[in-house]
Amino acid sequence: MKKRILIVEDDIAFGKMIMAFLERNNFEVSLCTTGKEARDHLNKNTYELLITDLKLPEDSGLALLDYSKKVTPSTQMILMTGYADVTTAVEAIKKGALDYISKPFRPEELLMIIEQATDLVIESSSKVEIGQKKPDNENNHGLPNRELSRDPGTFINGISEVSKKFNEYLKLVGPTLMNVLLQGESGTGKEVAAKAIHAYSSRSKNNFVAVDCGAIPKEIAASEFFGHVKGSFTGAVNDKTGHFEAANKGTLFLDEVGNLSYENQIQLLRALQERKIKPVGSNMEIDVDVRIITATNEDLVKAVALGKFREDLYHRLNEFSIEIPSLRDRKDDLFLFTHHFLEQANEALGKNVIGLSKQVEEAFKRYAWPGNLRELKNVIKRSVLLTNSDLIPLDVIPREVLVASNTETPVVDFSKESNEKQLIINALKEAGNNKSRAAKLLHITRKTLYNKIAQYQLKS
Ligand SMILES: Nc1ncnc2c1ncn2[C@@H]1O[C@H](COP(=O)(O)OP(=O)(O)OP(=O)(O)O)[C@@H](O)[C@H]1O
Repeated sequence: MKKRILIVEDDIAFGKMIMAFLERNNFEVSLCTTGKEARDHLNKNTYELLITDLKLPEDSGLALLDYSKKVTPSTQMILMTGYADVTTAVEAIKKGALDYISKPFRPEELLMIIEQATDLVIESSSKVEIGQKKPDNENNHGLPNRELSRDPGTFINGISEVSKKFNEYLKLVGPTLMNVLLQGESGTGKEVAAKAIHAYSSRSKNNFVAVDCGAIPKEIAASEFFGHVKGSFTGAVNDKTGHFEAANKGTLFLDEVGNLSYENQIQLLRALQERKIKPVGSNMEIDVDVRIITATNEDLVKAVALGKFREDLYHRLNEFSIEIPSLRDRKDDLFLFTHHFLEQANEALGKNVIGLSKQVEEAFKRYAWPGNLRELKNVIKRSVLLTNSDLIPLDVIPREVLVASNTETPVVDFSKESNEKQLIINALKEAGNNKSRAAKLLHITRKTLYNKIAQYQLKS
């Protein structure tokens, strides 16, 4: 049965956007705009999860959390807040919220929190150790390390040949004004690549605005892109700045651009051609100077051929295209990313897991990682949470990783030593034998690198 979620959000457009996204991710979602309406819903229905904004008209999200806890204690709660102050968040956690999320956020971030929260719910009923993390939480004001669990934005270059080429493209195209189309499977790092391009450009001091086109219902897309004036349609209770204006002089990243309706494609094309936008309900045109980076995991050429995607828009967006390698195609980077995500997970969860057990390493090497870096990151985070020893054991690894690993035979010999040795050789080569740079590339200290050089008897 689908899990039921109640969203309480007075910004209707935003609420609908999250609603549409969560529905596409197989949840049954109800949306309320006031605390009163939400209380009625909580009285009459059963929800697995309540997601409420902190600021509600003549009401507060915290009061609603209190109410929900009383009338429906089994409903989990997440607070959305534009005011990411620790006090409010602590207050929310004290009231029993699983977590909080600071606005603005992308629907995927919310989904990740929901998935993590759901994991916690399942695990805490069957495994006691998860509840024993209190001392670490205390250091963080009782918060489940939300700020740390946010992606700190570290970009791992990778040392495989495909990664080198990919990174070279990012650096080359970054400083130009070209619109870039990023193509790659889900979870390969398209958004991270878009951010890197922005960082390499002269626009880096201005905004990078990311928009998930797949999450925007077509009726409100114009208002999302170009903004609206108060009263221009039911629910437009305030003036709203659109993404184009927010990204002025910066970069606008349009994820899943292939999902835009034909009508929205026309509106987008017009804005790109004229470099002007008109908020919904306004007569005033606003000049905008925006660099567009788009991403898709579908074949846009095919979509053009099928008449689903406008050819003129495709050419405008695709002044330069970059294919992001799948994790399968950059297996030399697997343990570099593993190490990076392990450190992130340790930090976010207040743990100190050192690495993978030998069996897990083998399983990781054999698995095809269809969900790419996102899947790797999630698997590691979940495993770190469940690990109570130095090394991640096989029994905390999700079944699908193990099942698939058992059926496939390894193509390359990636025994730990030979793999590690090769990684070090590659990194030293990449760094022109500069040990500090190589250590940085490998995410290890210089001392560890010197030890490894001695261990593998490499020429220093
Ligand atoms: N080069 C990198 N260095 C560090 N982390 C990375 C890198 N590339 C991707 N990641 C991490 O992998 C995860 C997936 O990346 P991202 O969200 O950019 O993928 P995506 O291709 O945009 O996904 P989707 O297709 O689902 O939109 C993120 O958590 C991101 O932080």
